Amino acid sequence: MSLDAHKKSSGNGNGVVMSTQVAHRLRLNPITDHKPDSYEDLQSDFSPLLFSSLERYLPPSMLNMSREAKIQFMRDILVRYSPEGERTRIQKHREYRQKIISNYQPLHRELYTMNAVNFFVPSFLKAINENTEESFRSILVEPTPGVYVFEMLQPSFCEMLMSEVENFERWVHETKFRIMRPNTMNKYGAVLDDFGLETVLDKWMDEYIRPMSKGFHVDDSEVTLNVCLGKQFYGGELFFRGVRCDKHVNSETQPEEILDYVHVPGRAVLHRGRHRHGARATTSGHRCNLILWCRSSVFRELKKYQKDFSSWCGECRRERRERQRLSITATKLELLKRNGISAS
Ligand SMILES: O=C(O)CCC(=O)C(=O)O
Ligand SMILES: [Fe+2]
Repeated sequence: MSLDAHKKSSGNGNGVVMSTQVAHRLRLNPITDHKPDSYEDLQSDFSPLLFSSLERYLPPSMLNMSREAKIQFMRDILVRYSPEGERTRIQKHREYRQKIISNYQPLHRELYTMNAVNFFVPSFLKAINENTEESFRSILVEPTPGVYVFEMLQPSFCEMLMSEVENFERWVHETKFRIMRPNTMNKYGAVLDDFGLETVLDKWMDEYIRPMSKGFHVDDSEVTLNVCLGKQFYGGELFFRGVRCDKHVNSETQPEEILDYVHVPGRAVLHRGRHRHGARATTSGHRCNLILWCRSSVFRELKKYQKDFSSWCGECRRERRERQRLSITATKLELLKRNGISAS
């Protein structure tokens, strides 16, 4: 795909519209060894990272222009391609977070910066430091293909995080602040990123979850980490029913795809977003889980161009095997028939 940018001059006094089209085309492929300018200090409705990524696609004639000229050019493109509604939403969300962060007093400041030794259990840290598939295998179980369960959090960390969340909820209630819940089905969840934990949770993702996902080749999809924090409860099991692509999302479950997982505080479950799953009702007590969605925009983009999902969709794989079985049977029959004919 290529993006075009056109600059048009505005109409002149005679009512004649002069159109000077500067049709600079972006490159199809980025110049990977080009070192883009830093846009960190840029006050804009687009992320500075977006500018530095886009710079690699600029036409060669533009690369040596001033930073200001490049910003102007890239902003024109971004404005053209990102819908107004989306930009307003992003701006509103930024203001919402700012309002929380400048008014909410954290209870445990130590949660807001990474302190791996206090957060994670030693076995998990050891596996992360070794960073091999073997070291990850040694700390986890895979109760059904693609679902990984391992001990992750220190009990003291779980306690601290739960009391911080209770503190948010108290603040929300006292100040009558209207907060956004994680999704429309979730009345009791709090979005930790909105309360200032984004930086530390991004670290969790980059330094702890991604290496594991890579080890098990689930990094090309959307991965969920679900860790139970406590407290005491019955019910609330996490159930799994096989990985599916969009087309097969309602197809039958095979017996080996059924898993009902019972949460244990401190223990983590890592699974693909495409793994059909759900949570049963908590029948008594109080259950608190930390859920981290690691989304991959590359995976989402690639999915648009793929037709065959048999590398990960259980039903596509079953259909492919069935086709192979039928074709082998047909070939055998054909051979038998030929032999029969020549023998007669
Ligand atoms: O624990 C829950 O309530 C939701 C779990 C879930 O949807 C997940 O792990 O992806
Ligand atoms: Fe989920």
